[in-house]
Amino acid sequence: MSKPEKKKKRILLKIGSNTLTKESDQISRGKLEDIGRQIAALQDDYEFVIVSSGAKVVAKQFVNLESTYSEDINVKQALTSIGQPHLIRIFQESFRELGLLASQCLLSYSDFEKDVSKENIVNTINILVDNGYIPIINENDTVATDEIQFGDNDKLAALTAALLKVDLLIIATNTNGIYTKESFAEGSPETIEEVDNFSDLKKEVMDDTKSSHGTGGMSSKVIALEIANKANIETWIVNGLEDNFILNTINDNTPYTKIE
Ligand SMILES: Nc1ncnc2c1ncn2[C@@H]1O[C@H](COP(=O)(O)OP(=O)(O)O)[C@@H](O)[C@H]1O
Ligand SMILES: N[C@@H](CCC(=O)OP(=O)(O)O)C(=O)O
Repeated sequence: MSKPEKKKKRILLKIGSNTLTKESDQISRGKLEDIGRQIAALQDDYEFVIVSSGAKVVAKQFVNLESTYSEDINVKQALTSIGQPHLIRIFQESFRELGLLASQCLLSYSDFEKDVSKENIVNTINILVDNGYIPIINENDTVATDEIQFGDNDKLAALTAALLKVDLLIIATNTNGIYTKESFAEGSPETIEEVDNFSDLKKEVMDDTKSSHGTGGMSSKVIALEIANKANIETWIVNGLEDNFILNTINDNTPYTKIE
């Protein structure tokens, strides 16, 4: 009799533009390879769904639409339309080298309010994952402006994690998780490793501080944490700039913020 197949743990990994570019103006193929290598190394025990930003940053490698109207939301939408196919192409090229398959899913917040859409999202993603594809999700910026206007893909990642009932949500950013406000301000950041009270956590976030490509800052991550926590999903905020950040976090070799 053949052994029953072990059920894999499902991880939703959110990658922001800063992680993807390693804080430069160009998408980093090295970072995509780093992520792909880790997914390949973990694939016997874990399956992955990715929420990736970066469409706007990638577009800027190819065009300069925004010179006159850089703050215009419609220009940002046009840029993401130009960049998104390049983003997915670069994912597919980098992952293919490692024997991984990637597909694209574009979602918007309103999709999470309709039962039929929710069911379709879950069914499509399950079929993709069951057939060895890694769905790469981004916001459908042509129809929705929430993300590019107000924050980053953190909330989209949390809503998707809750809908898919994933085992773990990993938000990759450019810090070792959330730091205490005082230590961050003093330039000797100390990570808050375990969180049990969201009101206390909000007090640690510096609203006016964000990274070069970042839009939502740490506040949008705290909102995402709350959404995931209500859905009983464990969430980690980790430093995606580090090589091997997923493996290092799983093996507890690096500081990060964990909310169980
Ligand atoms: N308490 C805090 N701990 C860590 N980072 C913080 C904190 N408060 C504000 N930040 C800022 O939040 C940034 C991360 O958010 P963001 O720039 O939107 O990144 P991403 O593109 O990864 O979503 C950090 O680089 C930092 O400047
Ligand atoms: N969806 C858009 C914008 C999302 C965004 O700014 O997110 P992030 O890079 O996580 O701060 C994009 O892919 O460029």
